[in-house]
Formats: sequence, structure tokens, C-alpha cells
Amino acid sequence: MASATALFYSSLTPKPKLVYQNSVPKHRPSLLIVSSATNDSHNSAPPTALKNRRPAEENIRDEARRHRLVDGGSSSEFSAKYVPFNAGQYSVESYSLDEIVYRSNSGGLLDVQHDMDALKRYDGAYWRSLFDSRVGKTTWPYGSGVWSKKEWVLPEIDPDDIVSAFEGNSNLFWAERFGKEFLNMNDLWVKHCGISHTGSFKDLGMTVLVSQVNRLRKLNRPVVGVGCASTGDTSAALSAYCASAGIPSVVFLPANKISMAQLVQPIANGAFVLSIDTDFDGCMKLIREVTSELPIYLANSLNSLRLEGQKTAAIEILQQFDWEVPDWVIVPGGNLGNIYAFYKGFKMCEELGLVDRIPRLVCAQSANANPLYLYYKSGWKNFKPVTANSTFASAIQIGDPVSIERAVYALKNSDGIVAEATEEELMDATAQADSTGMFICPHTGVALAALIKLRKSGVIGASDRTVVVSTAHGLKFTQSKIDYHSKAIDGMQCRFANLPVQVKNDFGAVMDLLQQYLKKGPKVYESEH
Ligand SMILES: Cc1ncc(COP(=O)(O)O)c(C=O)c1O
Ligand SMILES: N[C@@H](CCOP(=O)(O)O)C(=O)O
Repeated sequence: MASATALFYSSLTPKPKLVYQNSVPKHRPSLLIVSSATNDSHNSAPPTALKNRRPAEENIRDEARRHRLVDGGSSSEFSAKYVPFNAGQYSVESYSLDEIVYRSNSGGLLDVQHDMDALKRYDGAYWRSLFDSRVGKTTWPYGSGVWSKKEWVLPEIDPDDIVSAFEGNSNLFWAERFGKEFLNMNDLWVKHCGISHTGSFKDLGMTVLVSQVNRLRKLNRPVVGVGCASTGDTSAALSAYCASAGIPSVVFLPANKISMAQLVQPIANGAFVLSIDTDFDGCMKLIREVTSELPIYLANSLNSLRLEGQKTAAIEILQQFDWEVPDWVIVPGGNLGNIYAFYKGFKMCEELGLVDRIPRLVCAQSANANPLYLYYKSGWKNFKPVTANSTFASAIQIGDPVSIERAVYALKNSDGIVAEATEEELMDATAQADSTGMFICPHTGVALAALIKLRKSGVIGASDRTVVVSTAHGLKFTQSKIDYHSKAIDGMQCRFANLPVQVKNDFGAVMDLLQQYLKKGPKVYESEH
């Protein structure tokens, strides 16, 4: 006799439930019908078959390979190639991703163009289900937030060539107290891209670039090592991913302009580290010259491969809101690849029917390194690189951003805005965020300071759903926090400083202090110190 549960399920209109399995049936990427429950999670039946644990002698890469072999190989029905950035429909220039090319014939930027017609053979609901089905698994390579979107990233790479730390899937933090206390907002979110393998969003792009390098080396292309110029985070990601794949890495750092934590990352990961007596823009110029002479592959975001990984953070945000589109996304900008990556991720989701619009983008710059802001203020009339001044947001101390055209394109096509923040504004915003339980980097402080201004001017409304992209981990920037909280910054009030109180090793003295603190109330006590 049928059980009560079976009768209950049989009374529901059966709709195929799509569940991811790591085998990839040809012409139907990575989806398998395993039960006939409805898609409504309240009504869904438990899966009918339990998966067997893989044999002890097999690792997750082997397991994925075995499944591909059973399913008849891993040939992809999707593809991508390099084209000149924003070339227009009549351009025929294109390059295979297996070529080593960073610039178009005319010297312009490149973009990775996907075969959208092939992707459009599946509807938005299909892609949403596919991506959702891969979250939270350890299946190679889909346990990564980047590679869980493989068909939209590098569709043709063999999973065996992928170098991944299961990056991505970062926390989308509801900034409840910060929103309520400082901005009268209740739908404010911080996408913590810096809570990641090497502590910044660069991991998202670097897994893609280093995986492609791994493939190029297996194809015997002339790539002896990989190199970048860096303000600290790109070099950390590059050296870690290269070390994990056994590929040599070379990093050019502006001497004395990056944090100690960032400097030690490539050193520890065994990179060849050159500390050069110039700024980031000087290092960038040098690495471009060097990589055009030597078989060292360029890993900066001038290389459009990086942006394919970085764009998955945008897809993830939509996914985390159950495919509802936020009103605003605020991104700190330096070399300006990331703002375009976000635009591209959102735009692909719109074009492929996962969502019906894209959010408005805000790019936030430090006032000490603000070439995009100045360009925006000129009505996009007059772009001039600047010499970037020193800023606590040291990773965006960039005066001649390589992706300027990409950023302008992203902002114009998303009804976007550019904002800037002074040193005091960005450090205050950082301290305010930290006082509500975050521990953010100064670049995220730039983005929050921009948000504070846009809220005050009424551009962003109290109930607008807003996402601030946090780009690095605060632990990389502890010196700036120490300077702020010890009020050791010339000309800065440090209004939100929380000074430690020195007290002798004496019970009475400690009790006196605590009683004062409790009597006055923590808030009053803090503002007096
Ligand atoms: C922590 C951090 N935030 C923001 C940025 C800016 O990103 P992009 O250069 O893509 O504009 C960078 C690097 O430039 C960074 O390292
Ligand atoms: N902040 C970056 C600067 C270089 O940016 P990239 O995205 O072009 O590599 C860094 O951390 O080096």
C-alpha cells in the first residue's frame, strides 16, 4: 500500500525538479532530473537516490573526470573569444582565448565575447536553477562561486586545467545596524568579496587567468611565468594561485606604498618580488613593457580574462537575493576593471533572462586618486590621467587607470554615478562600519562614504535596496586603523576613535574605571575619550 508521504506527493502536479549532478550530459549542461517533486521547496520530495561516496583512492578532480568519461567527454556547446572592446557589430577582429594577446589591432582594450546565441538556447529559469543547484557543494570545479558559472566564464576549459581555491560564494552581509543608525536605511547590504582565499576580490579573476595559463602551458605555448604590477591585492592573488599550480610568478610593487600584510603575501607564496621606486602607474607601465618582451603572461585586469571571473560576484548578488535586482551597487574604483566586471555580470543576467533589469552602479574613488571622478564631473568631456596622491585606500592609489573606457561604458549604460571621498570621510566611514561589527578595508570605507553622501543628498532613498561591494579584508589594513584609533593622523579629527585606556595592574583602579564607564553609559564615555 502506498505510504501517506507518497500519496501526498502524488497529489501534487509533478514538475521536474532540476538537481545538479557532476556528470555533464551532452547538450544539457549539468542538470539531471532526479525526482518529480515540484520546484516549491515546501512541497519537494526528498531525492529518490542517495549518491555513493567516491572511492577512497579517488580525489574530487578524478571523480569529476570519471563522470565526464562516463558521459562521453567534456566538449562544450558554448564558446568564447576575444574581440576588441565595444567594437560595434561590423568588426570581424577576434582571437582565440588560446592566443596570447592583450590589445586589439588598433591598440585598444579587448573583451571576452561569449556565444550568446548558444547560451540563449536555454531560458533564464534554466540558468537560475543550474547556478542555484551548484551552491554549497564540493563538486569539482563547481564548488567555486566562479566555476559554478563555468558556461559563462571559460566554457571550453577542461576542468582538469582549472586552478581553484573554491573562491567566491562570499557572504552578503545585511548591514542592519550601520544602515539603521547612520543612514536610516533598512535594506543595506555589504558584499564581502574580501572574505576570500587571499583576502580580496582579485581571487575571482585570478582563478580564471591562472587556469587559462595552466592550459596554455599544457598546450606548449611560450609562457614561462605570470607577472603583474600591483598595489597589493593582485600580487597576493597571483602569487597564491601560481604557487598552488607550480607556475612561477613575478610581481612589481611600488616601494613603500602597500601595506605590510599585502607585501608579505607574495613573499610567502614564493613570487619573485620587485619593489620599485615608483608608484603603481609606473609599475604598470614597466610590466606592460616587460611582458611584451619576455614570455611572461600579463595578469593585470588589462587582460580581459580576469574580468570574466570578477563578473561572477554580480551574478552571485542576484542569486543571493533570489534573483531580485537591487536598486544600487557601489564599487570602489582604481584601475577600473571591477566596475565593468560588475556591469558585465548584471548585463548577461538581463540578456539571458535571469532578471529583467540591472541595478544603477556607483563607482567610488578616493579624492586623492580621482581621475574617473574628474572625468565624470567634466560631463565625460575631458579625461586626464592624474598623479595619484597618497591615500589610506592605498590599493586604489592609481592615477592612470587601464580600464577607463570600460568604466565609462559601464556607468553610461547603467545610469551610473561617480562619487569621491576625502581621507577623513573614508576613515570615518570605515570606523563607523567597524563600530557596528564589520572590519572593513579603507576602500570599502570609500564606498560607504560615497553612500553616506548620496543618502544625504537624497539620490539614494531610505528604502532603496543598496549593495556596497567590500573589496578586501580589513585585516590587511590594520596600520591605518591603529593610526585612526590612536588619533595619530595629522589634520584628522578621528571622530569615531576608540582609544584604549591605560590602567595600572590594580583591582581598585580597574573597578573605578569600569564604574565610570557604566555610570556614564558606553556612548558618552566613548565620545569623551
Ligand atoms: C581592495 C581594492 N579595492 C578596490 C580596487 C579597485 O578595483 P579596480 O582596480 O578593478 O577598479 C582594488 C584594486 O585596484 C583593490 O585592491
Ligand atoms: N588594486 C590592484 C591594482 C591593479 O589592479 P588590476 O585589477 O588591474 O590588477 C592591486 O591590488 O594590485
